[in-house]
Amino acid sequence: MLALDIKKLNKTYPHFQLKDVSFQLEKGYIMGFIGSNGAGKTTTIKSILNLVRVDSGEIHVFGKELTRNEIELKQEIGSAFGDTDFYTRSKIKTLTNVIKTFYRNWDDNAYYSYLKRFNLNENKKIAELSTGMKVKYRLALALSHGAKLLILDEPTSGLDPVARDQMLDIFQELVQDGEISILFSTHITSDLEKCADFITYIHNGQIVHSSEKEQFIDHYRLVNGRADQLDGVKDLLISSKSNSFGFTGLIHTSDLKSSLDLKSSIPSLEDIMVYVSKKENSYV
Ligand SMILES: Nc1ncnc2c1ncn2[C@@H]1O[C@H](COP(=O)(O)OP(=O)(O)OP(=O)(O)O)[C@@H](O)[C@H]1O
Repeated sequence: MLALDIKKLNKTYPHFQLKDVSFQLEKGYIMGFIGSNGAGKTTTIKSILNLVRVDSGEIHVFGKELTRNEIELKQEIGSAFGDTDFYTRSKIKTLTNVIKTFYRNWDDNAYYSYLKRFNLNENKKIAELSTGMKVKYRLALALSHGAKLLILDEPTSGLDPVARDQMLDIFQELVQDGEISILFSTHITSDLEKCADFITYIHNGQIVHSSEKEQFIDHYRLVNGRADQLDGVKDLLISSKSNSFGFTGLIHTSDLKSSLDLKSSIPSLEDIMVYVSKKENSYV
């Protein structure tokens, strides 16, 4: 079953366009949503939460169209934005007492067990929480209202490596029984190497590629060649960089032929992002 099915989302801002954004997240998996600054991650995520009104396109959550079933589906969706703050002078306790009234499946037992597990003291004020604690509080809220789809915008940005690692462990634990699905955006490719099952890569408002992680990486090869070989292969490369040994470039695996006589290797996610970002009009 699909937790999330996004079809041909379009949104135009004065200097930016989301173009035919489509991807799917299967229930019970973690999808990393990557792209450089300004690529359109937050706009896509806000569209999924209906916080941005799209010009066209369709979003289905657990098989139901979002705008027609928004009230019902919002019970099943938990979200967290890395940079948004709640009413910072309120205590966790006070805020939770307001928030829980919006959710018919609110589970106090679950809530207190998550507070305990995340080491959150409900008498602390929001202003007193660290970045990581705020993300954990958001997660505790989402999980206590029975959210089955977590949509998290850069939940690990601003966390130190230890807190980040802990957060990624939590994500993996949450999806273990196959009921919860997570879409999270990040620029930190090592987060994805650690815990994403699927990767969706957006660049300039367009999806470059979306697939299972190993397949995603296997779609590309990093190649090295001599400077005099570059002209002959340039058209096949997504982009390249020259260096003192010749050049290094990224190529679609399907374009790599032995006749090209280039050394090839498996790229890292970071290599893929760097070389695809160098090309202006990237294609799937
Ligand atoms: N309300 C808005 N009005 C006009 N332009 C907007 C609006 N919101 C976002 N944009 C533009 O849309 C583009 C994509 O922004 P978005 O926040 O989706 O990118 P992002 O991939 O999340 O970037 P980052 O990694 O820096 O957070 C940017 O050029 C941004 O300036």
